Amino acid sequence: MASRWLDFHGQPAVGLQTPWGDRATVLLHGAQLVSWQTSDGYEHLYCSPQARLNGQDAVRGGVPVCFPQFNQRGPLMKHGFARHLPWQLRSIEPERLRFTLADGAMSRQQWPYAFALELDVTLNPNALRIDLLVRNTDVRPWSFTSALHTYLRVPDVTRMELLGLEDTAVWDAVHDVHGRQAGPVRFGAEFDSVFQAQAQQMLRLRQIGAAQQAAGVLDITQSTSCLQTVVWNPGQTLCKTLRDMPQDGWREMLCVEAASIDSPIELAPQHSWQAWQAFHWNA
Ligand SMILES: O=P(O)(O)OC[C@H]1O[C@@H](O)[C@H](O)[C@@H](O)[C@@H]1O
Repeated sequence: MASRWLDFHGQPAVGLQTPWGDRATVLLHGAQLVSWQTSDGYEHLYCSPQARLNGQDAVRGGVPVCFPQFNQRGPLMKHGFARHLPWQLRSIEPERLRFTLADGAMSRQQWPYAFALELDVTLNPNALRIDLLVRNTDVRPWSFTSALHTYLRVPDVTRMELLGLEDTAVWDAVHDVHGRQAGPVRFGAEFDSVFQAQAQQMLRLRQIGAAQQAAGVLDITQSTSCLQTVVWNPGQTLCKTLRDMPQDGWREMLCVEAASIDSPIELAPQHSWQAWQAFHWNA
């Protein structure tokens, strides 16, 4: 396994590569994983060609870390500040990069608590895992919501389906309707839904009509600490309003997010919370 410093469109990043040729690239900004390529050369993460890579703004693509607030569910900036801040590279292990973020002047302006985050990116042949550890280093309890907001790259989202969420309770945020998912999830118009995750649930992203065990299928799992899975695609109309995405960028991406957002997680001093999302590519 090799690692090295990289320049990712002007931003400092670290690259990891397995002896088999799988590669991952993580920006220091937000500890944001922006690229995961398997040894077949396939790039699995969508990163917008118009992403604002300036070391300050949120980067449209890869795996933003939403903390300490998901979306606009609270008084803080959308999806929290962790994706706006520079993290530190803490260690390089044979298959893993570890990044950390602690409270500082910028976070305290918005949220007056002490915290420590760790993000691990682990690369194996045809497999990737992202681990997030949230620790309360304050003397007071606090609460948060969080998500690993993964942007997957797809050849054409209208030809993809997401399996494994059948009969799961879901809130369709676009139409504000609660219900249960009937059949595989398919895409076309704006899609923004929060699914209640079930233990041992494995999601499978594949082309419509592909055989269940066919090559080119991505399996997605998440820790049971993530009680929800958010699935988002802006669709054509909303995408046109996103200045950091090309007009037709919505076709090439699908966000499948390991989240814990419906009720804030309460953390007592010195307590921690762990979450992960993992991917396996059936090459
Ligand atoms: O544009 P942002 O801030 O990165 O957010 C993108 C989307 O993130 C998703 O997680 C939300 O469900 C959407 O409602 C939101 O629009």
